Amino acid sequence: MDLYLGIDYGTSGARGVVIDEQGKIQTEVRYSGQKLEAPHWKSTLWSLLAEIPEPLRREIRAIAINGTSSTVLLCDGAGEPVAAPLLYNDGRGAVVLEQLKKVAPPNHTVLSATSSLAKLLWMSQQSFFSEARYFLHQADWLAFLLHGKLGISDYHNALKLGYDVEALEYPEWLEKLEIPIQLPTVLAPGTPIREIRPDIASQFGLQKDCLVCAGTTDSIAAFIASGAESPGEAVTSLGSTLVLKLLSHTRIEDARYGIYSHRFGDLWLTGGASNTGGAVLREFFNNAELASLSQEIDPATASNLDYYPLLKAGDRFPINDPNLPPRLTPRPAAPREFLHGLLESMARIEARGYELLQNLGANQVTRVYTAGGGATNSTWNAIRQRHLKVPVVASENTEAAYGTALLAKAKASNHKNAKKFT
Ligand SMILES: Nc1ncnc2c1ncn2[C@@H]1O[C@H](COP(=O)(O)OP(=O)(O)O)[C@@H](O)[C@H]1O
Ligand SMILES: O=C(CO)[C@H](O)[C@H](O)COP(=O)(O)O
Repeated sequence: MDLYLGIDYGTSGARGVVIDEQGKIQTEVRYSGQKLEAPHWKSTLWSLLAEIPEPLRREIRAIAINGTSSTVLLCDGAGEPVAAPLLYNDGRGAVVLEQLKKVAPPNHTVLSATSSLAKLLWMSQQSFFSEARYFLHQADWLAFLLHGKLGISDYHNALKLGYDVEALEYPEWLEKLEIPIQLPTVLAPGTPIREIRPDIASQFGLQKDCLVCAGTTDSIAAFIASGAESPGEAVTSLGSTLVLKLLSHTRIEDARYGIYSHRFGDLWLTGGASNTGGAVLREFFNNAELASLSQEIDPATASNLDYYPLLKAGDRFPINDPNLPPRLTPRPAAPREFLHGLLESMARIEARGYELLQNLGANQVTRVYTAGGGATNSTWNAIRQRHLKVPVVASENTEAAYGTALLAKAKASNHKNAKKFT
């Protein structure tokens, strides 16, 4: 039996899903630590592999990994990080935005404090930069641990670095920054890179010719897992953050709102990612409270509380402002009312996001699939449907790791009906 492993590094955890040729899940494994901090990325990868039952491990034909988009790091010639990675929502790049504006085209995706290029430029001005040889995304580095070749990425992860996903090359304007670093060679997501390192294969009982494939981002993996496939279909990821993806014939880029488009087959995955979302809910409620209090809320009645729920100042989409202050007052005494206000406000932000995408020329939204930890919340889904005015449905599979396993299968399998996602 040929099996395919997808690994998802999200904001708060990591999961692995093994599927067969028919896309049927054979096993799921997860890292259930408190928080997935960078020093634990490597050990988490080994734990996930070790947790897959041995007989299944022997049948894995290809592996792909997705990471949080725009989580980046510098490493030396041996692949050792030279400094702590900068996470997707790290806004330190704000100080180099003026410099970037002088070289990047107006309204380009990189013109955001959290873009990968803003982070690279900021890093290039730090003392540790002299030790660095490669710039990689989280997913690139994790895949490197498996295949051993440095300097490889995919065009989903590389979008926010400024890679031209239409021409499939780095644009000339990027060279004007003169950053002395090896930028990754960019492949189509899912492309087999190399066979797994022999020592890793023997340590985990994997096949010697198990392929490690180019990865993708966590939200695109969630889109692939959802079952959405027609223009007008969208996927909202209700994870730690709130991420919108709308499949469209038209490409849309507008850094004013943090809107950008990923290449997706012959179509475009338009969208944006907000810092609001489950991480803010987690700040006030645990999962059990979220589930029980939500049941007490009447989703047909709108809450008048108008929040902009953020953990700290700064959002990326639909308002791209690194200084945007959180708005979490007035706070009612009843936790149920407070939660209602949070869910209602996030639904308003989501609806505003889709409205902007459509106003800027994306296909009209016909249906919204939902992925991520918040997808199980039927109250929230009903509130969202009231705002979105289109059917809000559960994704076929809500695990990003499942989408990444499909990606590995699509390119590595000889299966005649293998889908091409990218
Ligand atoms: N019943 C619920 N209602 C709303 N949100 C929930 C519920 N249960 C969990 N969550 C949220 O889901 C988030 C985790 O989702 P997950 O997809 O695992 O996130 P990540 O983006 O970190 O991978 C948490 O931040 C939590 O607030
Ligand atoms: O907020 C995030 C972290 O979980 C998302 O990964 C992200 O920013 C979405 O980016 P992309 O559209 O490139 O997948």
